[in-house]
Amino acid sequence: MPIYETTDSLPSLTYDFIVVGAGAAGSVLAHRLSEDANVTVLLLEAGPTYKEQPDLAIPSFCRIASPFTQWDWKYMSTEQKGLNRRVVPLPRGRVVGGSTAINFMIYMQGSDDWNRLARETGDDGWSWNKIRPYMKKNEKLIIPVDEPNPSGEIEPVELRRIGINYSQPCDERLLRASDEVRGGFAYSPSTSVNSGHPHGLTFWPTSIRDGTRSSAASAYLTPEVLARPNLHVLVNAHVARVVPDVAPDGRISCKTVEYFLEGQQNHLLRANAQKELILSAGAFATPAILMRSGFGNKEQLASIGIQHVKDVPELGKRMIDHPWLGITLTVDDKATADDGPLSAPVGNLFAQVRLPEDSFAIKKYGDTSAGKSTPNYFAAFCNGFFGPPRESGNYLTVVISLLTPISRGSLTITSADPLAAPVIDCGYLTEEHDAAIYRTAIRDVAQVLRAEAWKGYVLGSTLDSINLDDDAALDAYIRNGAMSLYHNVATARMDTTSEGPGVVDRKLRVKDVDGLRIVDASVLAPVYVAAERAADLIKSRWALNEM
Ligand SMILES: Cc1cc2nc3c(=O)[nH]c(=O)nc-3n(C[C@H](O)[C@H](O)[C@H](O)COP(=O)(O)OP(=O)(O)OC[C@H]3O[C@@H](n4cnc5c(N)ncnc54)[C@H](O)[C@@H]3O)c2cc1C
Repeated sequence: MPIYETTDSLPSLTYDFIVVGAGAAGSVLAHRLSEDANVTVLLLEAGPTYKEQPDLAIPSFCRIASPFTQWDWKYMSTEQKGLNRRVVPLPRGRVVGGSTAINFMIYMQGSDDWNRLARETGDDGWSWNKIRPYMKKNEKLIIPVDEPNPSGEIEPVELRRIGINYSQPCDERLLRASDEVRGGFAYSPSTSVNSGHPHGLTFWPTSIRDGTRSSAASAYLTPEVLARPNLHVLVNAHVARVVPDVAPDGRISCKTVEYFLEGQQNHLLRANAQKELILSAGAFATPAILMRSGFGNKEQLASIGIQHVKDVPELGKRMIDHPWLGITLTVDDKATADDGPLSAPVGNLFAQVRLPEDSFAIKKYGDTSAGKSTPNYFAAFCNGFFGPPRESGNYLTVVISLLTPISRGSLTITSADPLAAPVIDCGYLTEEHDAAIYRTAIRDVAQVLRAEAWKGYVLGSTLDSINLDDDAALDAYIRNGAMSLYHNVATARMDTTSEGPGVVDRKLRVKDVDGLRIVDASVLAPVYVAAERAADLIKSRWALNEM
């Protein structure tokens, strides 16, 4: 039986490894660790089995797969000071596959500024060159039917069919506009998003396979993998906490997990790991599970009746997210209504822009990015209305996302109840620096939209009534419109030194706790790649065999 739904049917409650959460990270770990037929792995997932439901499997339905659906944990932010006190939805996947089952399928691996992580941790294993093989392990590039030509010697008008399976009506116009405007929006056919230097206008690779979503579930937990006798997956199993074992000499070990099945909160069950317990419940649930287990601030935990085990000052602190902001354009093109090919992604072309050294934001705040290869923002041109489908109207949405925000958020719990949502303050735009980059980005996009290529096509824009020279007017637009792009990370950050206040060390082990590791977005992203490396770290620690 590949997937178990009741504990009674589960053959064992003791495993070599227990992984909590079957999302991007947990699926990779379950797959890789169970490659060694001599070790046993239990994967616990609070949500149900991933089936090829249309809402999840059909790529163009990704905009309605969340928020507030049966697949979503339905988290909300607190009132955001930097967003004029608005609260924003923070969807997370609650199903095998986790958030990869509901996400927008854009496949980006960052830049060669991974090297900064290697420098700061002193662990060359996190460098771009050492991480590349894990990227290759994770991806299988399927060249589109119209196959990209890397020579760059093609007339721009012919490019509409280059590198994508389905062109969108805005693609050709954007390519022509980019030719006129240049700068950060210049198109280079040979630029790959995952080349290490992701700058300029290029095509988005997407995790879509044979016209359907490729999720962590469909890619890593295939029927062949689920058939391995040493891998057991228990669904509808909500992990309440890990059970710390504190020795008389104060040493802490965590190898037992406490969970309950859906609807049976009063019937707590336990499973034990002989080697390691790995938390992969995501950037919101992992720190919440740790806090409910006694890790965190003593007074705060005592106030909600949780016995304190260990101070972890950075747990839930300094959370990062990429906000997004839409510029919605009404266009003279019926093809932009939400009736395109079902297997098309939300967009094809996007520009990743690094601000010039003499830009206002860089001059005033300095370079706050991870390094010279990191873009400060992206602008994606997506046909249709970006958000829930509208009844009528023809739209083009330019989605602008900040990639180097310096605003930080935090997460805590205010109840010991494992079903109570954590309190999540994303801290969007609490630093003026972020608003300054947004203002530049909006002005850049407005400049691109002035190109001849859009004449007669764009009929109106949400920017029409705004004086683009007026910082205050732009700020109001930004703060009234920005949302989460759902990339929350770093709620259990990695330490660069062994004495630092971080939660995990550079091998992702919870500091000063035996047997417990965190592998998910609470430490770092891109998650698939980090999890592939983590699997190797664990395999090497326990001398596991390759398949
Ligand atoms: C709507 C949306 C759109 C996105 N779009 C993109 C995109 O286009 N490109 C991109 O790169 N990234 C995107 N992301 C982000 C990306 O999907 C996440 O960064 C990634 O999935 C995080 O992986 P993870 O393993 O940390 O957590 P998840 O993938 O969220 O997995 C966590 C798993 O743990 C389970 N879990 C949680 N709590 C418990 C518990 N107590 N007990 C047992 N199980 C538990 C959850 O149900 C879930 O299955 C998007 C995210 C969302 C929500």
